Amino acid sequence: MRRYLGVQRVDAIRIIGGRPLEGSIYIQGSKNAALPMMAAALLHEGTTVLHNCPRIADVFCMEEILRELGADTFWEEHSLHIDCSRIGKSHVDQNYAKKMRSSVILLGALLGRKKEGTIGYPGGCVIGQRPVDLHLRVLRCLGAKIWQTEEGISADAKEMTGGEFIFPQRSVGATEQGILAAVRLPGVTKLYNCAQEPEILWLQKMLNEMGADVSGAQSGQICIYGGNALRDCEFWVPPDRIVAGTYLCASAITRGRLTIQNPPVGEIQAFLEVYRKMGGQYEFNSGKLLADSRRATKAVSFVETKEYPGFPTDLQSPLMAVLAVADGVSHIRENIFEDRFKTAWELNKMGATIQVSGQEARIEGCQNLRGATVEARELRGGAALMLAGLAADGETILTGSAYIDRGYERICEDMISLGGRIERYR
Ligand SMILES: CC(=O)N[C@H]1[C@@H](OP(=O)(O)OP(=O)(O)OC[C@H]2O[C@@H](n3ccc(=O)[nH]c3=O)[C@H](O)[C@@H]2O)O[C@H](CO)[C@@H](O)[C@@H]1O
Ligand SMILES: C=C(OP(=O)(O)O)C(=O)O
Repeated sequence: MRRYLGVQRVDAIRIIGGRPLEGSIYIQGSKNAALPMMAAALLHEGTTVLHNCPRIADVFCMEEILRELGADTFWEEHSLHIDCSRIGKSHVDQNYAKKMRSSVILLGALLGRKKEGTIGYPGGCVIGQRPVDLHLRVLRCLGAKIWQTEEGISADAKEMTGGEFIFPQRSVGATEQGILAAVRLPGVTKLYNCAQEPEILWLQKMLNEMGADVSGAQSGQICIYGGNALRDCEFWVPPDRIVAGTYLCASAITRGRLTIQNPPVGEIQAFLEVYRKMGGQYEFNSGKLLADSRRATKAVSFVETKEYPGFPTDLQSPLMAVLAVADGVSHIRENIFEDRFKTAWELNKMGATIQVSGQEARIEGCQNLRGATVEARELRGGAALMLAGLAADGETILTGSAYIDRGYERICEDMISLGGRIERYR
């Protein structure tokens, strides 16, 4: 085993490529839906149960933070029980906060629950600058007093009453921040130009199940009548639309056939449009998605990432891997994050021809990728490299697999069940 690890790190994956992936698969619960739901649990002095919760590193990290704050948690299979009856602390240490981006939305929940909060600066995948200015602006607009230090952000909610805020730019996290902060305030809050990603709607649904009064998530204009009594609730985390897209890319890059048993219907339309342009064929039948990628060989002249319902930035790297073996030249424009093309350099080590210029990548499709030693430097880029390895001739050693574990619960096992040849080294 060690002989494959000429590279120093042990979180590596060995992939032998070249087989079409064929078969049927269930999609795990959504990371980006589960994390704000876990933050929402903090608002309630009681128990929240999240069924179908993904058992991934980011969820475990959020669970650990909640436990640090005083929550009791336990798992029954994929059901995560969170009892926030006894939240003692209102301080999230920098060492926890820096492990992931979503930690920052706990500030709004802490303000709702404890009327104060201190939190280290969030970390997570380095795909751009990712400032928190919009998070702080919406909280200030609702009346929070905020201080920033080198270690983090402190906020006081004593004068918070709710209010109106127009986001100058759409942000998923800052929209969640505003909602979470407003739910327990005595007044009415109106948020305009909100993100319209499905995860916002799922958060709204869950909060309303808990007794809150939140509306408008689908319109981008969200209204929260704050101060309702909250109650225990059980909620199902929806299937992960990004994992579904990643698995469809796996079938496309290997020209396989995939059935998704529980597709996030309606949430992957933008991806499916591009998939069809590549020559992929699909149909929905009895709630399942049947995708045939045997002819998904065409280049796509131009794809750009956009806020929902546009093409999601989180699928940009997996798509790039697929287009690296398409017939012809494709272009991708990344509009959401300034530094999300790192994977291109690693794909080029595998024989791809990708040129990056600013926010655009030009991808000249090649006949075959070849196995190589490559490094994942962030979550979706890591998944894209795994897909490239599954299509490549020969052996790929992918290091940095811990990034992939942030968001994919069983990607290796799933790929193996579809016929992929993958081994993990720990
Ligand atoms: C846990 C989670 O749900 N993560 C998702 C969330 O991240 P996240 O919530 O961090 O993404 P945002 O929607 O906030 O970011 C969009 C853009 O706004 C910028 N920005 C954001 C906040 C802020 O205060 N100031 C600011 O300038 C960001 O740098 C980025 O350029 O949405 C992204 C965009 O769909 C996805 O890629 C992430 O997977
Ligand atoms: C960028 C992502 O996540 P996060 O916002 O948690 O870093 C992602 O899921 O692709």
